[in-house]
Amino acid sequence: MSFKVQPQAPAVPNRCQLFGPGSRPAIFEKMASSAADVINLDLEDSVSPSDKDNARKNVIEAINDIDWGTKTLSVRINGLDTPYWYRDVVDVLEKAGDRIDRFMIPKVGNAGDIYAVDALASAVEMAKGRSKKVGFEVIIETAAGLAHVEEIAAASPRMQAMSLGAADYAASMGMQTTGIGGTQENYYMLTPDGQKHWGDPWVMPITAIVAACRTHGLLPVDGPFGDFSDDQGFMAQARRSATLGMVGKWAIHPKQVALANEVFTPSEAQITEAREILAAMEEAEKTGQGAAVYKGRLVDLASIRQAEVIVKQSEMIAG
Ligand SMILES: C[C@@H](C(=O)SCCNC(=O)CCNC(=O)[C@H](O)C(C)(C)COP(=O)(O)OP(=O)(O)OC[C@H]1O[C@@H](n2cnc3c(N)ncnc32)[C@H](O)[C@@H]1OP(=O)(O)O)[C@H](O)C(=O)O
Ligand SMILES: [Mg+2]
Repeated sequence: MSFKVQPQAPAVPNRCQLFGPGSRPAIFEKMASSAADVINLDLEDSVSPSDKDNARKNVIEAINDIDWGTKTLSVRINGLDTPYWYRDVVDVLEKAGDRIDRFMIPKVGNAGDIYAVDALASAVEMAKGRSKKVGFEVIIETAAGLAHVEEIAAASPRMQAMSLGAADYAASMGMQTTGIGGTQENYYMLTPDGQKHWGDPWVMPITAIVAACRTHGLLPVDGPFGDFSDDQGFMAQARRSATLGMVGKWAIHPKQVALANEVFTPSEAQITEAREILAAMEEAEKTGQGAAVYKGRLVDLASIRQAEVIVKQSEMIAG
């Protein structure tokens, strides 16, 4: 174990991030009354180039006028390879009130990208006398983003969360698919008796994101699952992400919110088991033992840390 203590991620619920295009203000109130922990008002890829200015105005109005309750409110700005992003940062920070919590920066490739947005945001905040500094969340969705994932996670104290963007990631990596996340029909091995055994092509970027986030105290989040008529597919993808350490998942349609909340909220059974393990270990420690048997299996000091993850998650979600 390194002597450097692993930092804690921000203690805010982040089980589901609900997206909506900035060009579709009719759904903003519905987003605000949803059960999502995080709202992402989008200025990027769900908004056509001819609608960018209008969408920006809608989003600023929505930040100022809508009651977002206790939700984390985030605006996805345009990528740094476009002519739109600086105007997104400047206009939102000049014209929107303090209710905004985060900018989501898409297609980040290296720490320099974060530095650029940080410098611009800092200048506008200073000029406008804004005391609340906007946080950053980023999307890892390019080959460069994955290659530099750790320096990106460490790039600024504003950094709070990091998501996998499966569609742009697949495009950037040259993957042979048009699906957004989930099972890919050509990614399989054959079992000895000739049956198809599907693998998970997302496990590597998810694990890299989780490791970078856990090292630097950020929230790792799974991105979109495009086929919103496939609840089982969404749940399977979300469960794999949760098992690998992610804390939440995007919803690109309101029906996905409840599914994400279900997967990323520890169940009563999981919480009970975690508390029982902690109790078993407390008893073992009283007799000077570092290991014990719980339901016929080994539990030891590492089991305490595993159980604490579940208990802390449930306590944080319960508020
Ligand atoms: C892939 C990359 C990404 O960028 S993903 C993120 C960007 N995409 C989006 O933001 C899309 C968000 N979703 C939508 O725009 C819509 O949900 C839709 C187009 C997918 C479907 O909309 P539609 O109205 O046709 O859907 P209905 O089933 O009819 O709606 C039912 C009901 O819900 C309301 N509604 C719809 N969408 C939302 C929403 N996002 N939030 C809240 N409410 C919503 C709708 O108005 C209907 O309401 P009702 O009429 O019943 O009152 C990524 O970067 C990568 O690279 O991977
Ligand atoms: Mg994308």
